[in-house]
Amino acid sequence: MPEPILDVRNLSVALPDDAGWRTIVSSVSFDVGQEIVALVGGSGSGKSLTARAIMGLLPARARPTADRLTCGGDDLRTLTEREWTRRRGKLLALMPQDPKMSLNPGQRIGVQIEETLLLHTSLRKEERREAALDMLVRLGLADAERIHRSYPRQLSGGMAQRAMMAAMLVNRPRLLIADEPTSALDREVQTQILALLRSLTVDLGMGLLLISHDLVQVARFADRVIVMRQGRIEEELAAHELADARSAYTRGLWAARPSAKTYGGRLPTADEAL
Ligand SMILES: Nc1ncnc2c1ncn2[C@@H]1O[C@H](COP(=O)(O)OP(=O)(O)OP(=O)(O)O)[C@@H](O)[C@H]1O
Repeated sequence: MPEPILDVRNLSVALPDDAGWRTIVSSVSFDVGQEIVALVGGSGSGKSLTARAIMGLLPARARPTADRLTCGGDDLRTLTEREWTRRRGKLLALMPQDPKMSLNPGQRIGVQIEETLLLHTSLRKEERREAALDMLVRLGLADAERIHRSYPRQLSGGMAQRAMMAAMLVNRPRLLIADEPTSALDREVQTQILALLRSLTVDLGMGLLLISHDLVQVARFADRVIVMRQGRIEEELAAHELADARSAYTRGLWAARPSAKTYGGRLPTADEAL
C-alpha cells in the first residue's frame, strides 16, 4: 500500500465551555490517498472542526490532540506559524465556499493566479504566466488567454469558480480540503465543478477531502465516505455502498438526501456532467 497523502490517527478537538472543556471531535482516524474522501454527517457533527484542525486553522482557544497527523509525510502537529504559511496553499489548500468573495475584484485573474506562484516558487515571470495559462486550460477554460486578462466581474459564476480553483491548484497541493465547495452555485454548475475536481485528483495526483451535505453528489463523485456523528466516526464505507449502509444513522442521512426533484426531475450522470 502506498503511504496515504493525509494520515489522521486519533484526532480530538476540545473547546472550553462553562463547565470546563468540551470534546467536540473525538478520536477520529482516517486517511486520504489520491482519491476523493467525503466527510458527511449531521449539522454540528464536527466535520468543519476536523478540517480546520488538519489545516491548522482552529480557533485559538481550541485544544487539538492527535497520535498522528501527517500530510505528504510532514508532521502537521509540530509546525510553527511560519512553517504553516509556507505549507498552506502549497502542501495543502482549502477551497473557499464562495469564489466571487475570494477573488479580488480589482485585480486581473492572471495576476491573482500568478501571485500564489510568486509566493511559493522561484519561477520567472514568463514561466509563471505559462503555468497560470496551463492551469486555466486544465480547469476547462479553453479561452485561457482571455480569462487571464479578465477581471472577476467579467466572468460567470461557474467561470469565476474555475478561475479561483486555478489560483488554488496552480501550486499543485498534495491535499485539497473543500468544505461545501459548491453550495453557492446552482445545481448544474455544482455538478460540473465536482466532475472537474474528480478528474483533477487524478490529473494532479492529489487527495481531496470533501465536506458535503449532499449525499447524492457524494455517492456520485466520492470514492470513500466517512460518516461523522456527534464528533465521532460512525461508519466508513465506499461511496457506492451509501444506499445500503450498515449504520441506521447513515441510512437516515441517505433517506434525507436531496430528491430528484431538486435536480430538475432527473439526475445527470457523471459523464454528462463532464
Ligand atoms: N469556534 C467555536 N466555538 C465554540 N463552539 C464551536 C466553534 N466552532 C464549532 N463549534 C461547535 O462544535 C460543534 C461542531 O461544529 P462543526 O462546525 O465542526 O460542525 P459541522 O459538522 O461542520 O456542522 P455543519 O454541517 O452545520 O457545518 C458544533 O456543536 C459547534 O457549535
